[in-house]
Amino acid sequence: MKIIVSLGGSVLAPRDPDRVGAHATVIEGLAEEGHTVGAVVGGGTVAREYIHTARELGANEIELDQLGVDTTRLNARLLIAALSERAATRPARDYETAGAALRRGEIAVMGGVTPGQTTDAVSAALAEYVNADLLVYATSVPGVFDADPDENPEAQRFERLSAGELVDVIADIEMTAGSSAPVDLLAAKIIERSGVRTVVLDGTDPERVERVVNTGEHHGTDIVPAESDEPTYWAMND
Ligand SMILES: Nc1ncnc2c1ncn2[C@@H]1O[C@H](COP(=O)(O)OP(=O)(O)OP(=O)(O)O)[C@@H](O)[C@H]1O
Ligand SMILES: O=c1ccn([C@@H]2O[C@H](COP(=O)(O)O)[C@@H](O)[C@H]2O)c(=O)[nH]1
Repeated sequence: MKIIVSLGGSVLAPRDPDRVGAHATVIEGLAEEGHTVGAVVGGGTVAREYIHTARELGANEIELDQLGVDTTRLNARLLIAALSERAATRPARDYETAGAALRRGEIAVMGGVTPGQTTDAVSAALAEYVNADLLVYATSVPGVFDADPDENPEAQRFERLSAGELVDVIADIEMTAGSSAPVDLLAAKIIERSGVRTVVLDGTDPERVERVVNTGEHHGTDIVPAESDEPTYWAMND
């Protein structure tokens, strides 16, 4: 199977070598089992700290996004440091380079690419570019909710959502540099057009990523193609 894993920066936890190592072990294990694996790493708290400071200093949103991109690439280098020689030696800066690495049987690693988006969109675009079978968003919350679960304890998780419905759920989330969303708007639109099978889950425990790849089981949110006749319904929090 061809898999793209989107690892949120807060999930990678760059200040915790054990956590970075655990994510690398899972990604490498999947590659050893014969899967083709690409990883896209987010900026997390470190990116937000830089963005916050630079905003105070008067930087504009594009400059802030560039800071974010640089931080995601630093985090991507951390993941590469924890991976074996099977991984490409540096974060790919474009989809062709990442795709070529995957064709050579390497684990491709990316961070951000360009201002105005997040690594969620990079992950969706890479998944579309390489015709991935599965796109996993390993994020800091257990899926997509009907409201921000960090703000609203009554928020309910969607067990299944069409890509179009996902666009509606996240449409009102601000898109300033460093903003938080389970999946960003551009990513949702790319998922909608590509129809790639997508799962959003709590990736703080890397074994959840392994489980969804190997068994299909997860407690997150399935993003299904718009034309699916699968029922879409609400699920209570586990
Ligand atoms: N409807 C929603 N459903 C789920 N999470 C939401 C929703 N709206 C806002 N959020 C916020 O999105 C956050 C998850 O995205 P966030 O970008 O912070 O983390 P990430 O995916 O781990 O990436 P990174 O840490 O690299 O930015 C949650 O902490 C939550 O507060
Ligand atoms: O392609 C990209 C990727 C990221 N950014 C900026 O970096 C931050 C942090 O990235 P996350 O994926 O949210 O962790 C993001 O908010 C953007 O400001 C970008 O501009 N382009």
